[in-house]
Order: sequence, then structure tokens, then C-alpha cells
Amino acid sequence: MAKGRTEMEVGSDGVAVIYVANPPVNALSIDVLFSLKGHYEEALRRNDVKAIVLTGSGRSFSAGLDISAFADIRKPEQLKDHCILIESMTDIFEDAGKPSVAAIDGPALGGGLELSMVCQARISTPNAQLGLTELQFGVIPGFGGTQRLPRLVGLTKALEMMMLSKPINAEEAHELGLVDAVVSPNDLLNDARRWALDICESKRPWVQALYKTDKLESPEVAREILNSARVLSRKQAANLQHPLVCIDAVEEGIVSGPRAGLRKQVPGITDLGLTPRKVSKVAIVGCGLMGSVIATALILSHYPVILKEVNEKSLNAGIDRIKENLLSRVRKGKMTKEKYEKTLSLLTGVLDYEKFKTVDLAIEAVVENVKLKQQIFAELEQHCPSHCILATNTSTIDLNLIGEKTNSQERIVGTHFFAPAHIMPLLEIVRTPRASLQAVVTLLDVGKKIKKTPIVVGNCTGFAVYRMFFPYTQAALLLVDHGMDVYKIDQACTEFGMSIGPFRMTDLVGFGVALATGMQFLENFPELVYKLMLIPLMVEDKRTGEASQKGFYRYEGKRKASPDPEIMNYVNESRRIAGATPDPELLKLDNSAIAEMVFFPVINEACRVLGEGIAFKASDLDIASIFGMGFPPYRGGIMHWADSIGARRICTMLSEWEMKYDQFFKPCSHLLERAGAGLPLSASATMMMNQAKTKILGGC
Ligand SMILES: C[C@H](O)CC(=O)SCCNC(=O)CCNC(=O)[C@H](O)C(C)(C)COP(=O)(O)OP(=O)(O)OC[C@H]1O[C@@H](n2cnc3c(N)ncnc32)[C@H](O)[C@@H]1OP(=O)(O)O
Repeated sequence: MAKGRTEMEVGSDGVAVIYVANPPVNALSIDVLFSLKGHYEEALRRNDVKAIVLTGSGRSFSAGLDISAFADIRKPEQLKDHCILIESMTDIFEDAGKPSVAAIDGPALGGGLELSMVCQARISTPNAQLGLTELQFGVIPGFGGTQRLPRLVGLTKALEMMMLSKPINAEEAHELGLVDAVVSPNDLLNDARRWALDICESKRPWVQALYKTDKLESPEVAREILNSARVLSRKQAANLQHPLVCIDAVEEGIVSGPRAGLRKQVPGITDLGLTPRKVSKVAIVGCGLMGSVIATALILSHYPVILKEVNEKSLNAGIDRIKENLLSRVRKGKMTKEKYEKTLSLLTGVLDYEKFKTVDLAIEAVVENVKLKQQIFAELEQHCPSHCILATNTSTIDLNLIGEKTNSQERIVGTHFFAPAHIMPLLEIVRTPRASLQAVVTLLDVGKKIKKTPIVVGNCTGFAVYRMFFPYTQAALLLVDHGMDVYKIDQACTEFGMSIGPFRMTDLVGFGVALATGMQFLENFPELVYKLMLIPLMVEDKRTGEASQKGFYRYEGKRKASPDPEIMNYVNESRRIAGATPDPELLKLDNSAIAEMVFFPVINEACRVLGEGIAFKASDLDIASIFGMGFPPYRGGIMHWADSIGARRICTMLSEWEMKYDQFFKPCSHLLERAGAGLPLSASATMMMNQAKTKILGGC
């Protein structure tokens, strides 16, 4: 049976409208592509057709190449065959004597956007999402996107869109020139028809994106931009080749012309050599905020989920939260009512462990209480089959402690989701030295299936991400004790590129969680913790963050935060207890200097995490900082940014602040060594050794 098709209607105005019809997202299956080619050729042949409008049926233009077909492609040559078919088709579109206009509603992603860029113009609704998202699947844009996108939006933006696999909205696309007009869904087809006829009548330009040059940078500037993209790509994922192939294809097009660039494309599928076990059913213990979002992500990716709570009330509250998560998709038109019912039917609520005997993965997501977690893991060991992976969603607690009461250390692994889990894409998979690699490999597979970006890290309190970012709030609180203004610090951090500052973030997370995390760190790393009083003082007065409507900010209505002059009472008391003298020099700092005082301690801790082997490479910390903590992506991640400043300067500043304010700033040995050797912070121990050897030999 054919998997999708196209349909064509020719109007009395001489416009042929071709619809891609492959619900739900009009993916470009091989059947769709053949049908599209047929309809295009027919439209070009017919005398009653003057112009063509390409659109999608339903609320989607096209989500690109049918990714389910990737599984059937055994050899790279097969993918190449698809691309040859498409190349010949895009040539027909582009070189035809009749203009085409793309009418875009909803997603136009990957091959979908690429097809639209072959058209002479693109008209969209405000709901359009446009992006070349191929790299996330291990392939490069194969329908000419590497050539046409830079010519439509400029090289820097095109590389950013491809490297991050992140779509942009209609408004931005319009500003960039990727979309020619944004109109209401009701006007979309008529306006696209009119635009196409205007091109026929020379009232609007006949644009061929492939041969545009006005947005392209000069070759010297282009080379610089491309080289920076290569450096960043190697840093972010040293072993991935396809982003580099993508950059090469873009460069080839700029140096030798777009046709040469098109030929350069040899899409490859990443092969990590992993053989994950099949996970057919998952159990979740605890359906508070985190448990219910994890359950939502799993059922949305077709995993049947058993959800356990201690009583009917908590269970129903959790199920209601999951229903609400799904219903919000229905309201936004992202999910049909039937799909909602089907998805929800994958969820089973329980109050005991009876149904756990058939699960392949159990995830504990209860509050951060060591004793409770230990008890749950002992129960899981008793009720789950022996192959079942036992995972914990703890954000800070050492896994060895959690598994202390079991004999199952080899199958206990951390799956640390980040709040808000439906927005933050990172998943930290925590591996103790005793955990089996098979369990980690299987979890990596589950993580990708539920559309997260998983990184594997070592085990310790806070793991890699929270450890690295714990000093973010700590530094901010220390600066307040030394005279700085709470809101000025938040402003400096948002100006630096964070979506919210440390105080707004603490309000969002809640002071209870912040204090519990602080206690864990204090117990395990007492020498690294700045002993703050400000938050406990506020908690005493029942100010506990956004949930209580009062934290560092005052909240009215939904998420509306305003500064609260009352907090100065707590600040003054905290300064008195800390015995800290306000430093007038701090008040003279501009926002970028304030951001350095907040982020240099984060770099210091990231170095410590790397030095201890909790993170395996600096680029993992770059990814973790962007996807887990919202570090601004354009700065390339925390370690990349640090190396752009230089280890020496960071080290000097931290030492100065250590002397002046607190030992909290003391530079760690990883940082001191790299600063001393003049090496980047990402330099491995081997690089350090090699440099030392060279120095000794040089000295001889
Ligand atoms: C050679 C070319 O250059 C290569 C390519 O084109 S590679 C493909 C690039 N395309 C993409 O990256 C798009 C991936 N898809 C998405 O981002 C999102 O699905 C979307 C934004 C289109 C829609 O999101 P949302 O509304 O939340 O719906 P979502 O549940 O994700 O998808 C609906 C269904 O469409 C399927 N789907 C989405 N994109 C698909 C694709 N490209 N191919 C096949 N199926 C696809 C999903 O698997 C899902 O199936 P299900 O109902 O059986 O679970």
C-alpha cells in the first residue's frame, strides 16, 4: 500500500495547487516523492496551468524525509538513490518555465523546507516552523538545503539553524527573508496563488535561491565563519563526522558554486555500534511533578507505563497532571482527540507492585529523601524481573547510597531529567563503576526515543550538571552579602544570555529544593560551599519561591515577577550574620564584570568535575550547560566560552577574589595546571603530560 501521495487541483485562474498528503505531518516518503514528481511534470505539460502552489494537506507543510524509512535503508547507496531522485526533481522545479510558490502552515522541516526553498517564493501562516533539522538524525540536508539556506538567510544564520537543528518561527523567517509574507491561515492559499500569478506577470521577482548571492558574505569572512563552525562542532561532538561534512558542503558551494556544493553531499548515518535491549514496558514510582512529566514523555513515545503512587489521592493528582500535559497538546492542535485517548490508554495507575513483574525499566521519581529511596530500591529489587534496569531520577544523591540496601548495584543507573522536563532536552545518564554498560546503552536508546539529548556522566553528589551549576546561585548569594543588588545580578546574567538569572531561577525551582540540594553539597563538599543565610531567613518567613507567590520576587498572576523592596530586610540580616562588609568596588562593576563573577566559579567547578572524571570530556560539559542549564548556545557552552577568555585570566581573577572575599573562589588544580601550562581548559591529562615531556626534552 502506498505510503502517502500528492493531490493536484487546477483552478480556473490557471494555478495548479499540489497538496502533499501523508498524515499526520506529510513526511516525504518515496511514494510521496514519486507522486510529487508526476504531478509537477503534469502541471508543466498542461496548457491550462500557468503557475504552481505547493502546500501540505491539514495543518502541516511537511516534516521532511520520512524518517521511518531510515530503518529500511541498509546501505548508504540506497539513501543516495533517494537523493538522486530528489535532485532531479528539484532541478525540474527550479528550472521550470512556470513559477512555484510554497504555501506553508505548521512544520516545514528538513526536506520539507528544502522543497519550499526550490520554489520562487514562500508564503506562510504565523504557525509555521521552519528548520533544517537533519543533523540531529545523523544525516545532512540532502535536498539542496546546504546551498539554498545560506543564500536566503546568510551564512551565519544558516549554519546556526543547521548545527543546532532548531526551527525558527514565521516572524523570524520573515525578518530573515526566508519567508516572503506571513498571512492568516484563511488567506494562505489565495495569497500564494496571487503571488504565483504576480510572478508570471512580472509584478514580483522570479527568485532562484540557488543563484542568489546578495546575502552571502565575502569569501574571507565566509572562511572565518566556516572555520569557527568547525571548531565548535568538533568541540561539541568530537566523534561526529556528519556536521563537518555539512560544513564542507556549504563551503564547497561558496568556493566552487552551488552545483558543486550539491554534489558534495554524501549523507551518512551515525553508527554508534550500540545494541540496546528492547524496553517494552516501563514502571514509574512516584507521580509528582517530575514523575508525571517523565510518564508523559514515555507514553508520547509509545511506551506502556505503569505508574505507582502510595494512595489514590496522589495517584489521581499525577494522572490528572499527565492528562493536562496531553490536553494542552490537543488544545494547541498538536494532537487529535483520538491520539489523546490512544496515548492515555498506555498509562496504568497502581498502588502496589503487582504489575512490576513484567517491566523492563523502573524509574523512581520520588522526593529527595535517601531513606525513602533506599526502601523503594529494596522493594523494586524484590518485585521487578532480574533483567529490569532500576533507574533513579535523583538530581543530587549518590547512587551508591541509594542502592546500599540492595544486591543489584550493576543494574542501578541514574536517569536525571531536568525541570521543566517537557522543555529541557538534556538527560543525564549516571553510571557508577559497578553499573553494567548494557544498562547504560539501553537507557541511551530510550533517551533518544523520548526525544532527549542524553549524556553519560560519572556518579557523585549532584553529578555533572548540578555540580557545575551549584556555584551559579552560590556566587550570586555571596555577592549580595558583599553589597550587590539581587536584581542587578539577575539583569547581568540575562544580559549575558541566560533566559533567567540565578534568583529568578531559585524562585522557580523553590527554596525547599534549593535548601535540600545545599545540604547535600554541604555534607559532601564542605570546603566548596559558601554558607549562605539569605534563603533560610526567607524560608523562616514562609517565602519559598514562586509557588508561595513570594521569593526574591513577588508574583501576581501567571509568572509575572516584580522586584520586592521587602527583601532588603532579609538581605541586611543575612549580611549582619555573615559579618560581610559591603564592598563599594562591587557596586561600580558593569554587567559583563558581574556576569564574570557569577560564571567564573561555574567554570572552576566544571574544571573540577572534568578533573575528577565525572564528565568524560569538555564538550559534554558544553552540551550539558546549554541543554541542561540554559547557558547561551551562541557562546558555545561553558568550556568553550572559558577557553575563549583563557585559563590564565580566569585563574588570576578567581585567586584575587579568593583573597578579597572567600575561599569559595579558590581555583581548582585542573584550572591551575592548565593556566600554568598555557593550555586550554579542555586539554586532556595526556596533552598536559606531552607538554611537560616537551619542556623537559627542550630543557635537555
Ligand atoms: C534528506 C533530507 O534533508 C532529510 C530529512 O528531511 S530528515 C527529517 C527532518 N525532519 C524533522 O526533523 C522533523 C521531525 N519531526 C518533528 O520535529 C515533529 O514530529 C513535528 C514538529 C513535525 C511535529 O511535532 P508534534 O506535533 O509534536 O507531533 P509528533 O508526535 O512529534 O509527530 C506526529 C507523528 O508524526 C511522526 N513524524 C514526525 N516527523 C516525521 C518524519 N519526518 N518522518 C516520519 N514520521 C514523522 C512522528 O513519529 C509521530 O508519529 P506517531 O503519531 O506514530 O507517534
